[in-house]
Amino acid sequence: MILMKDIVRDGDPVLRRVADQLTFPLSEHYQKLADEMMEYLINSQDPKIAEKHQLRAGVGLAAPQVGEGVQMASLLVPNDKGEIIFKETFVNPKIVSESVRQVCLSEGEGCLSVDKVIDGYVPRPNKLTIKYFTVEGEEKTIRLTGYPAIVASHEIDHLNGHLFYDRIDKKDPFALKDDTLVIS
Ligand SMILES: OCN(O)CCCc1ccccc1
Ligand code: NI
Repeated sequence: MILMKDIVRDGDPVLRRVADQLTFPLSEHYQKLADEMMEYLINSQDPKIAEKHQLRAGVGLAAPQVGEGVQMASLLVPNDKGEIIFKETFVNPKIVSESVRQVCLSEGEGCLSVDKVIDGYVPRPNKLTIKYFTVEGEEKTIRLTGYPAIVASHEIDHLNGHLFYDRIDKKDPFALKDDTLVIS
């Protein structure tokens, strides 16, 4: 199982590279990686398992965060009642369109690969159309809005060498375009 010791931290060059595309059928290695990344998210959202193994809760995990520079990211997004509203592993995801209107979390963002708290709004597209492959090699196109779109954008950023704080306004971390949605 993936533990915090396996999570690569900011400063490691793998987090700043564009990850390599994967080819299908996925090797055993990458199929196992997909399973383990989703297992981490499930474990990290289970208070007992997270406590036992000292896991930081995560709603997403990208392969570069475990040292694998490939285009794969798992998402496990709950609503505020703890019900899972989005569960998927993206392979070779591409954002094919995004809204001009932006959204951000009122409490900012964090990252399993960034140990320090970095304050500020992280504006992201409120609506995304994403084309990706499933682990089985099926091509899908989905539209996400709001919180699931934020998580997808955060993970796809990881696959392109970006971290959440790259999107925080350096001059005024809480600056926002006036039509930006702020959600919690
Ligand atoms: O890359 C995933 N990870 O670092 C865990 C945190 C994910 C995340 C946190 C806040 C907003 C969107 C996504
Ligand atoms: Ni992250």
